[in-house]
Amino acid sequence: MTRDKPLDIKICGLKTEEAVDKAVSLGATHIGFIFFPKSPRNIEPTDAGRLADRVRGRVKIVAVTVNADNDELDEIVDQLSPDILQLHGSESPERVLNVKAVYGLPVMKAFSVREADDLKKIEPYIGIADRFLFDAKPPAGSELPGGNGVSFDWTLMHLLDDGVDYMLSGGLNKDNLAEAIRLTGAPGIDTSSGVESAPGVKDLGLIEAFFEAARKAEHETAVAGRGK
Ligand SMILES: O=C(O)c1ccccc1N[C@@H]1O[C@H](COP(=O)(O)O)[C@@H](O)[C@H]1O
Repeated sequence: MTRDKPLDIKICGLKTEEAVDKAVSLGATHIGFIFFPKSPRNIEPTDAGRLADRVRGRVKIVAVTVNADNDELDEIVDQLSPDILQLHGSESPERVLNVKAVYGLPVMKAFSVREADDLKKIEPYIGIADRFLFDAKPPAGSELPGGNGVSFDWTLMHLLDDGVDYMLSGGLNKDNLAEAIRLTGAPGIDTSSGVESAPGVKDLGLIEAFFEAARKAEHETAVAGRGK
């Protein structure tokens, strides 16, 4: 498999200057802030805006929301000025269109995957969402639609049509990343709990190890592609 673009790497659920600086210095292409009160990664829009200002222009700033209404989005967009809105709830295609029209920002629409049919759910969003994000279904009893540290069967991604742009997420960490990239050839990867020492607590060493694993896997897929 060859890669025509460098791998996009998103580190999500950031709450501290140290973690933002570490992710960006290691070459994150995207950083994400979570606006979901039940999450241990939840952050106030003003705090996210202050953190984003440290690195604005060097990395894409992603606001992660879950079925947010326009009042919520107004505040997030005012305070954070994100580059991308990640809609991680059950937002309909009509709602995605409406959000894009109101805010004039690209939307990355998240889908949870367990089986092949889950991938078909993107069909009504094709040409509407700018990018997709595939995460695992939350475990029973979880209050979080994402950030659960759970993976899905990556071989399912072979069922996706070529040309669908997406980020792979769900339980990615330094130990499983190479296999995930090898099996999917994902154009982008996203992690949140996989670089934490406790829920909501980013670990700078784990962030570093995640990037090391990503660079190694990227190199290996490039070498494998050249051999074909
Ligand atoms: O991280 C959260 O707490 C969260 C809360 C609500 C919606 C999305 C959330 N995170 C997203 O979940 C995926 C996977 O996370 P993980 O690596 O399995 O912990 C990632 O896309 C985050 O953006």
